[in-house]
Amino acid sequence: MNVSIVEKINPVTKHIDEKRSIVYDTNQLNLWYGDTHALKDINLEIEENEVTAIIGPSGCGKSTYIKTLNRMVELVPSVSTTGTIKYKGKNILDKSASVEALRTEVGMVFQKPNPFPKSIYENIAYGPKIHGIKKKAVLDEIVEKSLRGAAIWDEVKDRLYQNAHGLSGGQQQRICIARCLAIEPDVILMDEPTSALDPISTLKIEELIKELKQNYTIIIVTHNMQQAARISDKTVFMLNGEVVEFSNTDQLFSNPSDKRTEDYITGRFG
Ligand SMILES: Nc1ncnc2c1ncn2[C@@H]1O[C@H](COP(=O)(O)OP(=O)(O)OP(=O)(O)O)[C@@H](O)[C@H]1O
Repeated sequence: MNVSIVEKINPVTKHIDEKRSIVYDTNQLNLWYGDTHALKDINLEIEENEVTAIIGPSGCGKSTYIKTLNRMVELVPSVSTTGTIKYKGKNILDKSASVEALRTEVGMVFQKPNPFPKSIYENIAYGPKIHGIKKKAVLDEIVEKSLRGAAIWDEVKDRLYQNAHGLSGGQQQRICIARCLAIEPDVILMDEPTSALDPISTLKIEELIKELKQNYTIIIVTHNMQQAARISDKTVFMLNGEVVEFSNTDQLFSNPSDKRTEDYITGRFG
């Protein structure tokens, strides 16, 4: 058994130095979809074991930015970029960088829960199996730890071999988070993970995010400013493809330094 997953999913808090390390360092990032200039001169440092929320009005580039962090954005054929995004010191936009290696460290959870049409067990065991883990006992352990880590074990432990599509939307989203944990990522990207969920499921995911940040770096796009204020340490406010403000969440919401941030958070536009 690879012990790291046990360490990560059990709440054994890492010893964090006063100065956290930078996980993602984005420098002068520009991105175009054909002629559409979607990201403009983005400079951001994302620190480990923090929740960083990205907010801003529709079309400002939030999803585009988060999808550059695991290079999913490249699935759009017309995309071109300039600048760099260093993940743990290496530029992931460099053509020689391995997408596969990146995605073993960076998991993603999407807006709409998207479990595979397979059993709950198979959903979680799928990633580890692809990475060569075959022993049933090891897979069993990973499945349990991952489901516990995603705060859904008690709800599904007696129905592990039933189809995941039979679960509620909120449960399916936690299965997707468990599936992410099973590949032992360091970073979890979340693109509006609660926007399709009811308030109680939303609260459960928010509580989970607060727990997970002890062991993972989390970057979350959200339309919900209250959510950003509740769960994040840092907040990025984007507008028209630019980062207008990036600061501690408390500060951004209580004392924004840019008039445009103030206008947005007080509901004057967006
Ligand atoms: N696949 C694509 N092809 C062309 N243009 C795109 C594509 N995806 C996004 N865009 C454009 O890039 C800009 C940023 O879009 P993006 O989806 O990143 O914004 P967003 O802030 O996530 O919006 P929303 O909150 O509505 O999801 C928009 O002008 C959008 O129209």
